[in-house]
Amino acid sequence: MRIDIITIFPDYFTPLDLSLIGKARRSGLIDVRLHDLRRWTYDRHHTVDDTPYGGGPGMVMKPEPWGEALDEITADADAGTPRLILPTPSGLPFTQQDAVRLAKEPWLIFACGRYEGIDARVAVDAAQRMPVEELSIGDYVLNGGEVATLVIVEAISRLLPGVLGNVESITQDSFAPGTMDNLVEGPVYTKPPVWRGHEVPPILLSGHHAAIDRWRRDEALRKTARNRPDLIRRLDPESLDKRDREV
Ligand SMILES: COc1cccc(COC(=O)c2cn[nH]c2)c1
Repeated sequence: MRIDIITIFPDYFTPLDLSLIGKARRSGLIDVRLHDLRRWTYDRHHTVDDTPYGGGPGMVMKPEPWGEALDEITADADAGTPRLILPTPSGLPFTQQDAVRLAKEPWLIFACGRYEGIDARVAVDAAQRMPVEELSIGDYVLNGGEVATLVIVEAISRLLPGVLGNVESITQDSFAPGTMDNLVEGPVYTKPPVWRGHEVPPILLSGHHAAIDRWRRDEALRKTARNRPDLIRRLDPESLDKRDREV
């Protein structure tokens, strides 16, 4: 997968050189390219923002640099058609299902907005040449799209074959399509069996794998009901067996 990131703060993305994603980049699994938006400005101050039409506080990112940046980056026609992702508080909620969907894409471009946002015409103009998605990672406001892009890139990259050593852990993730649809994971434990007087639930040391799977599902249902009643309502009753309903 190719990932292009356009930002006025390229240094925000040094974390992508670390750990599993850094390893995936070095092994060629992911091709991440960083672009400083100011490369497409020509005035002395490399201006990327201006006052909002209609008045109001703050500044808006000018369309011209974005247009030229996207033209140049997408001119690389042999890489197929990219999908433009715009992290923004006003976007569609980004979910694990989106991470699974986007992990199948050959080429993603992330536009990191700052200030009050990017001139709306940038997304309209880009949509004439490629799919454009505005995505929100949560109902709060950051100073820019860089942190949200790191979140989305990590959620996607860890699903790519070969990035995570243990593929099995993906299927047991919270929200993982299939068994964990609309469920969050229950508690996890490791050695020692007793720690500061706290025992690991004995079932987990029993070796009865069917009973252990049942216990884990019960705990996932309990934790989801406690922390995410909104998800419980979304659970497809068909996906709940008789035992589930007793939890
Ligand atoms: C593109 O326009 C803007 C405007 C303001 C802030 C941002 C940065 O994104 C977020 O704050 C965010 C993303 N998901 N949840 C919060 C982008």
